[in-house]
Amino acid sequence: MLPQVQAWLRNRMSSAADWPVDRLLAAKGDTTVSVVLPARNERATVGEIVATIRRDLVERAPLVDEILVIDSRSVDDTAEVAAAAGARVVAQDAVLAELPPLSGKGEALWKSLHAARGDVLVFVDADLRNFSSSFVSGLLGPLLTDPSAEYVKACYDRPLNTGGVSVAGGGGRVTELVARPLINMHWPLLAGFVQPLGGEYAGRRALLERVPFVTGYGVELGLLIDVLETAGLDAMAQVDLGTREHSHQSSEALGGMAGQIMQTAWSRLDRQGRIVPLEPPSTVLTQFRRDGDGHQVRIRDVSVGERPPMAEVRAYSDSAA
Ligand SMILES: O=c1ccn([C@@H]2O[C@H](COP(=O)(O)OP(=O)(O)O[C@H]3O[C@H](CO)[C@@H](O)[C@H](O)[C@H]3O)[C@@H](O)[C@H]2O)c(=O)[nH]1
Ligand SMILES: O=C(O)[C@H](O)COP(=O)(O)O
Repeated sequence: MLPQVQAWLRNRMSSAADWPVDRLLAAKGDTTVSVVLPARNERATVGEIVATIRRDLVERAPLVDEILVIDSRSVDDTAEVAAAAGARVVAQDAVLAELPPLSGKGEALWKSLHAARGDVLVFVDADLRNFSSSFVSGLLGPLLTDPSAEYVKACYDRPLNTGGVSVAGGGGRVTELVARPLINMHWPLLAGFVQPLGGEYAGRRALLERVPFVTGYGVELGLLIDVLETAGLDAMAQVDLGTREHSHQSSEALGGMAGQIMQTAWSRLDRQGRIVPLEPPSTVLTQFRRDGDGHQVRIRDVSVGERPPMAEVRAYSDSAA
């Protein structure tokens, strides 16, 4: 590990318990906070997460100004459940509807930048099974108390819960098999992030509007690399939130996620002038699924799109008006 990363871990690592809500309320001042939950078919969990934030961080202590659920083309009643629990719900495709729609989680988050009102945005996945409001207050700690902190990423232990069995440390399979090796190979300054793909992080709008957002599951890796490039490692912090449990995807679906992570890494290496390819990598991922006739080929498109910094869109809309 690079000495700069060791120093960063000493200076920029904290725990949720270091950030009691009273201290944050005293530091908040005029800063407005939006909590954003991207949600696609999360009716089972989104209501409780929204209700917990509302109870602990809106009603008991006015730390959060807005709870925004971006409904990412759910086919269940995620939107209704979230609204009943007290969230403002916005459909992903209704935001900047004049643009051709792109898809996936990164698109939902990019659209949330336009829909949310806060100076600080806290992103929380809507499929968490052991959510606590300290996830939000922990992430807000560095941002509300230290003007030099611009982007805060959570870390946690990640059990793998399948078939009623919980394996400690077994979760985060794409992280361990794909993202961490890639990060260590190409961006060793980011090697101190324990959970680079985790869905819980927070940032200042002023920074988030200056970086592109990769669509799909490339968004977390893209943001880490681009925030590092734009703001530097010392503007980034990490907060330990304890343990995170979520609903796991199949290995096959995670193969698609891994493909998007690699596409994102490739696009950043290309932009940084670090590869001179004869041609871009294929965006087709071939996988196999066994049925009664043997292994059947399943083709997955792992291409990722990219949205420009929101500030550029605002400048364009303002000049068109
Ligand atoms: O098209 C989509 C897909 C997902 N989601 C939501 O995004 C969150 C995370 O998605 P999920 O499919 O549960 O991802 P994970 O398998 O948990 O993937 C991990 O790794 C991804 C890649 O870095 C991150 O985007 C995730 O936040 C992180 O939890 C959930 O609230 C989803 O409902 C959307 O809003 N739109
Ligand atoms: O972050 C990851 O690596 C993916 O979300 C997969 O996580 P899981 O192995 O806990 O399902």
